[in-house]
Amino acid sequence: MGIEVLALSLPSPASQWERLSSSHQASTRGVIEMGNLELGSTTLAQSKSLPARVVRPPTCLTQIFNHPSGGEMDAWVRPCCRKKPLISKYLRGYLDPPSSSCKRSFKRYSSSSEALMTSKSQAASSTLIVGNEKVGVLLLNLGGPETLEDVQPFLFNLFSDPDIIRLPRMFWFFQKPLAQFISAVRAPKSKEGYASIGGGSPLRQITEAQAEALRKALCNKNVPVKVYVGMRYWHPFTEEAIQQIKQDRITKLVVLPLYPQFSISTSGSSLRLLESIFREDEYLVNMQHTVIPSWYQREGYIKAMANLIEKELRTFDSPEKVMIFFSAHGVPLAYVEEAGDPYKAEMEECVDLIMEELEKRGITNPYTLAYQSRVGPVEWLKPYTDETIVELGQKGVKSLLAVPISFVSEHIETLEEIDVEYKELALRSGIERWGRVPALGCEPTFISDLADAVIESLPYVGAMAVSNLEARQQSLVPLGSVEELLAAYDSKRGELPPPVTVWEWGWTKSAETWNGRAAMVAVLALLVLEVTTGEGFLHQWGILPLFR
Ligand SMILES: C=CC1=C(C)c2cc3[nH]c(cc4nc(cc5[nH]c(cc1n2)c(C)c5CCC(=O)O)C(CCC(=O)O)=C4C)c(C)c3C=C
Ligand SMILES: [Fe+2]
Repeated sequence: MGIEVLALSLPSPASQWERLSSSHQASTRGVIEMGNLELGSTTLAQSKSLPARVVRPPTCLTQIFNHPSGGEMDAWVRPCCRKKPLISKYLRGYLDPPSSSCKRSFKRYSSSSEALMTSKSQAASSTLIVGNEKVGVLLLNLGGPETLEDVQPFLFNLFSDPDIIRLPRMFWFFQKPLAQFISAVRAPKSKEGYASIGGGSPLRQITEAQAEALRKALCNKNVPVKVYVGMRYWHPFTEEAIQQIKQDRITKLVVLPLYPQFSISTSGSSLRLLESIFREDEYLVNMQHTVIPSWYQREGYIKAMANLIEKELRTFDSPEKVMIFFSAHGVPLAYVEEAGDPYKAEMEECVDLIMEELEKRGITNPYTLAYQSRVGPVEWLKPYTDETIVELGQKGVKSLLAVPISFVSEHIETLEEIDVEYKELALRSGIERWGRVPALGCEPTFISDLADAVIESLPYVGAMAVSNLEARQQSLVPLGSVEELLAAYDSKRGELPPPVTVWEWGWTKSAETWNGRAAMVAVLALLVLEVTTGEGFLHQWGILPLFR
């Protein structure tokens, strides 16, 4: 019942999320910057000369770092680089070539007062970033409860997020009590799920392994960085990662949400949090950074997904007859229709790109995309995974290969929902052969591609000062700060039409919305009554003490 509040008002900001999503230049092929805007005319010129759809990687990126305190260096960069670092000819005469390991290259120049970063493409446009730089990569992810005791507080954090439950302004004060209520009601069911996958989420372990693999891949590409993990709803929290970033005196940061497709509810929420942390901290305000908002269209990622699908198809007796079933995490429909969330468009394009890649390999199986994991009674993106599985069974599909598409790590929604619930449903619905593609995890092609994405974004770090809005829109990358984007997002909220403008009788969307609102008011009233009188269902069920 508590979850009905999800039916309440959702964000209605279109413009900046549309700007992030509607064109390829926006969210998918570029980077955005948060916080300070500075410098940048050279970068703009450079980006304008590039094709509209692809961020061309710097072909030869050389970094020579100076670490202010030599002692920290060992913890910072472990010796992993196999290849000899490439040194740009433009730097010869200024510095000696670095040594063959990341570690040694740091040490060698630790006496120098400057660090240099350049690339052929930058050099071609006479861009040379000079400074005493320490580069960090911040991986953002959702986080998950590590034990069953963590489940309810994890859910509380999740439902406290205004990008997950958007309350009307007048009810903002109620966000946390409501989150407490919903998390308490949902916790038993969630705990069952986590218990069935070993008593907790593997998300932290996998994300940390991905971070280490990425660090190594970057090191092998002669880009020594430190990689941090910042989770939105559980440890290691984004705030903890930021603390570490400050302690390490990182000067340039690449922010990489581990969601291939952008959604307000995932990457958007994490960026909003990051923006608020940045805004309040003098060190962070001055730290140059870049965000890679989504990367579902990257060749390496698409190829890695196609590899996994191709491999799994081969396990079927008649691979060509298998229905490829892409299952993405859903979001409430209103996110897309009213708030301008690019998630659905990016998801559809991503599926098309993977199928195109498979087609190139002679694989032309039938395929479909559906959305899973809906929460609460509001309408989510359709078609729903469960309903689609039943329909496919009814239509006579006998072999089905499930492909989790919005996740890059195994977690409760792949291990429990897909592997157990949907598999059972499929078998009950007449599907005889079931297969599932694993999540990418630390798959080398994928990690290498993420490393390339980071390298490609480096020339944009702190070098995107373009105040002219028109110039920004024409640019290859969605230039601008998240601060600005979020401000636009909030300012638009009041102007957009409310979700329901006309009262309609009958079992309509309008009625559902108003029912949801009425239920919310009723829940509010009951809660206020319970809190003030100390009597009621929640006390009887032992839920209310959790509020304190
Ligand atoms: C692209 C990925 C995700 C989107 C979009 C997303 C939106 C979204 N999620 C909820 C509610 C819940 N999500 C939960 C777990 C969860 N969600 C994602 C990813 C996306 N969520 C992941 C990776 C996980 C699993 C983390 C783990 O522990 O392994 C949960 C908790 C689990 C459960 O109780 O089912 C909830 C609740 C909403 C409401 C939403 C969009 C508004
Ligand atoms: Fe979720």
